[in-house]
Amino acid sequence: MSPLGLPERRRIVGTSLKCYFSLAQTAEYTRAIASLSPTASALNIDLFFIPDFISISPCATALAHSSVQLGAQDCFWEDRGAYTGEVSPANLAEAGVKIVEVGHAERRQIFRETDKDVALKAAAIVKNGMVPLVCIGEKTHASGPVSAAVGAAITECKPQIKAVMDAVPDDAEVILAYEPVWAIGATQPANADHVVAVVQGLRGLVEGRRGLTRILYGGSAGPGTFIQLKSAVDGLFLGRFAHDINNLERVIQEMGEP
Ligand SMILES: O=C(CO)COP(=O)(O)O
Repeated sequence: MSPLGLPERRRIVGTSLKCYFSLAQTAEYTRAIASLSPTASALNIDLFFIPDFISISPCATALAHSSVQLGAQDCFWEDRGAYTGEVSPANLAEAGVKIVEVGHAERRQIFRETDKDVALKAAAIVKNGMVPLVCIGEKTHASGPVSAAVGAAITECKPQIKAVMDAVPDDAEVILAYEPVWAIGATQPANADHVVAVVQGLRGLVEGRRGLTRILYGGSAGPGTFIQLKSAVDGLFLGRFAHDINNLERVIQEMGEP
């Protein structure tokens, strides 16, 4: 808790492997990420790791003696029932998952997930004692003056955030990952001025919540990104550029700097 009685916002960094790695590659990567956990802990940084569903149980075992928080890339909103092919949030919690990602741009785009779906999932995640990592972001980068693009991005993110915040208790911990859709899978992250201004605007939307609300940036992030964004964001959500574990180590070191 901060001196004002608000939950402390520790910096946080993590990566999702999406669907990129084989099981064997994931197992090797898990060992590497576990070896970074003492550094992250010493620097007071939360480190999370989100493998594919099939790897969750072996990863839970491999990470049991580390401080790495295990994540899942999605889940269903019901715990039990006739929902063929879905993944129960209760089972994720039972497997040792602490953070569940919802609403990633790829799920919204390819699998047609709506804000309502994302909100139902976030509520189920909280109910099962885990933290929702909610991905939000605008689809296109509006042309014209910087302030217009910032305003358009905040306007597009607002209902994405509201749907979730209306569905979870006010004191629930939530992580928001601001990931402009146009910056995912790109060669470089979104322009720092844009991200800083948007995240400042998003913070205004969650001001006054009792639950810890951290905001990360994601979208082609890597070494050098946090330094440019640190006045606004609580950390980074990495994709491809964390596949080289040395990059993740560099990011952790950069985040440990004051
Ligand atoms: O979508 C992302 C993280 O969720 C970011 O992926 P990339 O860093 O590969 O663009």
